[in-house]
Amino acid sequence: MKTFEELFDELEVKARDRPAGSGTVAALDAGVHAQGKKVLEEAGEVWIAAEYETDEKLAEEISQLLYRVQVIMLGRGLTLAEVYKHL
Ligand SMILES: N=c1c2ncn([C@@H]3O[C@H](COP(=O)(O)OP(=O)(O)OP(=O)(O)O)[C@@H](O)[C@H]3O)c2ncn1[C@@H]1O[C@H](COP(=O)(O)O)[C@@H](O)[C@H]1O
Repeated sequence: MKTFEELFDELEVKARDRPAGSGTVAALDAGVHAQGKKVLEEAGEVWIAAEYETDEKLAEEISQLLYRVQVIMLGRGLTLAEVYKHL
């Protein structure tokens, strides 16, 4: 298990070091349009899971949405602090 902050730290390292086979590197290289589509796709899956699926499935979909939001942040170079100041 990892926290939101731990995942972000891990993805920052992936973005910097660009290891072969990283889905995150591929997602970053795909650009903001593709990244945005993934956010919308996962948000829709969260909505459907909340209406019709189990708590476990909903939690899984939310984790994927959090990941996709982090990819958008990394692509723009946003830090967690820049987001947290709005919370
Ligand atoms: N948390 C995630 C995570 N959540 C979702 N995903 C990606 O999103 C996919 C699921 O989304 P979809 O439902 O769109 O599935 P899909 O359409 O079949 O997948 P794709 O064709 O888009 O890859 C997964 O197969 C992963 O590719 C994630 N990929 C990576 N992580 C974490 O990110 C870290 C770095 O991963 P890599 O960059 O791949 O090393 C690791 O710790 C992973 O746990």
